Amino acid sequence: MPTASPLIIALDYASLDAALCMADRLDPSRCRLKVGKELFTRSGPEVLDALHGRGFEVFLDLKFHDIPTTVAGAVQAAAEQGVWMVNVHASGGRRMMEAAKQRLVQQGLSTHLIAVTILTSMEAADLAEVGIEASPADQVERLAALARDSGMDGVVCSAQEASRLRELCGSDFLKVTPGIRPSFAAAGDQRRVMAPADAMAAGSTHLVVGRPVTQAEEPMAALAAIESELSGG
Ligand SMILES: O=C(O)c1cc(=O)[nH]c(=O)n1[C@@H]1O[C@H](COP(=O)(O)O)[C@@H](O)[C@H]1O
Repeated sequence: MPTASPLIIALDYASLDAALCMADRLDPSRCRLKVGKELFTRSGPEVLDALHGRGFEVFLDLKFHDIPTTVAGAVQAAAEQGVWMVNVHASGGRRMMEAAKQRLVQQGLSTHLIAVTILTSMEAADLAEVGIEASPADQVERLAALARDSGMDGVVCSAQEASRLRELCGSDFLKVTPGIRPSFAAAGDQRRVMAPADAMAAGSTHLVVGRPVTQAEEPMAALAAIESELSGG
């Protein structure tokens, strides 16, 4: 039975053992899990089987960004392994996103396909350095509209941009927001952050939370504290 929780816990670990150790302390009825570049590069698809076997739905966060055919193949490979969600970079452009979506449709695969807009670790000065003069908010809007028009099911964005994107793209368009910091956690390297309840009120559909849960002494207690913040407790 898939969870109704909006919480996606980021398993940012350097080994399969460490990741599974954390997964075994979490409950698949209360969160989904995200597997990112470091863990997947070390463990390969074995981690997906291990997490699926434990009853978790998995967001495979490899942020594909390449020529259209290559990305379409990578997205198909991810979806065939049964992941719940996979992502690409919206800055890869319309043809890349359309090719990825088309491949899933052709193959009858129902994995959610979303696009990263502007990373939550980036602010205006970082964009300027790579030649983008727009503000992060404007650039996120531009990329979200492009992602929607290219057939994406949603975007990864900061919760600070979620309400504007709800107006622009509607509430069914997924808004997966990292940079979530519950009242008990430090911002760390994140720049565009928001508290869980504020992020949901702003229009996030899913919240990606890493270190506030995975580095807590009691991860399930941290998750329960976030659930309580979400329910207004
Ligand atoms: O795609 C992502 O998940 C992502 C996009 C983004 O813009 N910012 C961002 O932090 N993330 C991921 O979200 C997670 C955030 O982890 P914490 O900062 O520890 O909560 C990490 O796994 C990041 O890779």
